[in-house]
Amino acid sequence: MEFVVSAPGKVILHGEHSVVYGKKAIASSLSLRTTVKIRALEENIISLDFSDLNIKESVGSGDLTILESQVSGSLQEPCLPNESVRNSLKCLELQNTNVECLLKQQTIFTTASLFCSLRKISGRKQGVELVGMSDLPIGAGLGSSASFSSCLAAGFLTLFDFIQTPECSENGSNKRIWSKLDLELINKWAFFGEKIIHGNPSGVDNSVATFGGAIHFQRGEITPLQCIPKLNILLINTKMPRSTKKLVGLVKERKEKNPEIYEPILQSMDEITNAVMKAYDQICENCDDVTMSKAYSDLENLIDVNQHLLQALGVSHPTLDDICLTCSTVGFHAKLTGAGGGGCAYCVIRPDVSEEAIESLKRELRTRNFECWECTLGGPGVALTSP
Ligand SMILES: Nc1ncnc2c1ncn2[C@@H]1O[C@H](COP(=O)(O)OP(=O)(O)O)[C@@H](O)[C@H]1O
Ligand SMILES: C[C@@](O)(CCOP(=O)(O)O)CC(=O)O
Ligand SMILES: [Mg+2]
Repeated sequence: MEFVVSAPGKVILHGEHSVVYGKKAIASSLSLRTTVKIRALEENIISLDFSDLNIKESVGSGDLTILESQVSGSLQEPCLPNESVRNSLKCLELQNTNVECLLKQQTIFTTASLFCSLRKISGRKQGVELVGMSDLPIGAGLGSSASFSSCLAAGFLTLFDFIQTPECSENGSNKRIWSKLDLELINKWAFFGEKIIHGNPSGVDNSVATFGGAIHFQRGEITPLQCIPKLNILLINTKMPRSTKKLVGLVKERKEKNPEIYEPILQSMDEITNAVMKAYDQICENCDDVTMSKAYSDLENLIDVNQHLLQALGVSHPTLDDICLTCSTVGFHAKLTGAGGGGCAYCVIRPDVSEEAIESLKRELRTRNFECWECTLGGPGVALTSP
C-alpha cells in the first residue's frame, strides 16, 4: 500500500498563547503545505526520510517493541507514552544537544509514538516508510508541527484501515478530503502529535491543519468563520529559530508566578479577538467605503494592541519588534504570529494600498535580512493527494 497525504500550515491572526488558557483565537490555513509519502513495509521498522530536517534514518524493531510495550489508549482516547521511555530508545540517543539534534529527536519520537500507538490498537505487525517534505519554514510560527502531525495521523489511520481512503474530491482538484467523522478522528491523533511536540498545546493549530479554512477556536470548540474577510497579508519571517515548547513554558511559568499580572493580559487578548470578529463582520458586509475604512483602522489598532500585549507576555523578540516598527513607519500594522520568540510576523494589506507601497515595504524588510511573501488565507485541510 502506498499513498501521499498533505496538510496546510496556519497563521494565528489573533489569540496565540491566550488560547492555551481557554481564551478565543482566530486562525486560518495557508497555501503552504507539508507532504508525506507513506508506504507499508513487511519489515518491522520505521524508515524516515524528512529532508527539511536532514533526517534519513530508521527506528529499529528493538525500539518499536520497547515503545509499543509502553503505549496504551484506544482509538477514540489516545494516551501519550511516558516521557521516560525516550531514555531507552536507541534512535533518540543524543549525538549532541544542539538545537538541530533536539528538533530531529522531536520528529522521530512523535512519529514513532503515533505509529506504535495506532499499530498496537490495530494488532498489525507491518513497518512503514515515510518520505516527508514541506513548503513551510519549520519552527517559524506557521504551524509546521501541526501540519506534520496531521499528515502522520491521517496517514497511519489510513494505513491501519481505521479510516477509508476518501472519495474523489468535488472540485476535481487532486486533494481528496475525508468525511467529517474521519477528520475528527484525524484531528484527535494530530493533537496527540502536537502534545508531544508542544507540551501543552491548545489544539488550534492541528484543528486548522486538519479542517482547513479559517476558524474561531476556544477550548476545542471549532467554529468555521462564515466569511473570511478578503484579507491580504504579508508573512514576514525573522528566520530566528525558536522552540514553541519553551515559549509556551515561559508564559506558563510567569502566569503561575504572578497570576494577578498575567491573567488580565490574557483576558485583554480575549477581548481583542471579540473586537476583531466584529471588524471582520463589517469588512465582510461589503459596507460603504467610509465604514470599510473604519473597520480596517479598528483592525490595525487591534493588531498593534495585540502585539504590545504579546511583548508584555515576554514572547516577542528584537527582530519581531524591528519588523513591527519597520512596518508602522510606512503605515502598515504587524504582529507576531504563533509562539513568537522569533519565527514569523504578519501585517494586513488594505485593499486600497498601492503595489508600489507593498514593494517598497518588501524591499525595506529584505534589506533587514527578513524573508517576506504575500499569502492567501483559507484553503483545504489535510487531504489524500495521490494515487
Ligand atoms: N516537515 C517536517 N518534517 C519533520 N518534522 C517536522 C516537519 N515540520 C515540523 N516538524 C516537527 O515540528 C517541530 C517544529 O514545531 P514548533 O516548534 O511547534 O514550530 P512551528 O511554529 O513550525 O509549529 C520540528 O522540530 C519537528 O519536530
Ligand atoms: C503559542 C500557541 O498558541 C501557538 C503555537 O504556534 P506555533 O507552534 O509557534 O506555530 C500554542 C498553542 O496554541 O498550542
Ligand atoms: Mg507548532
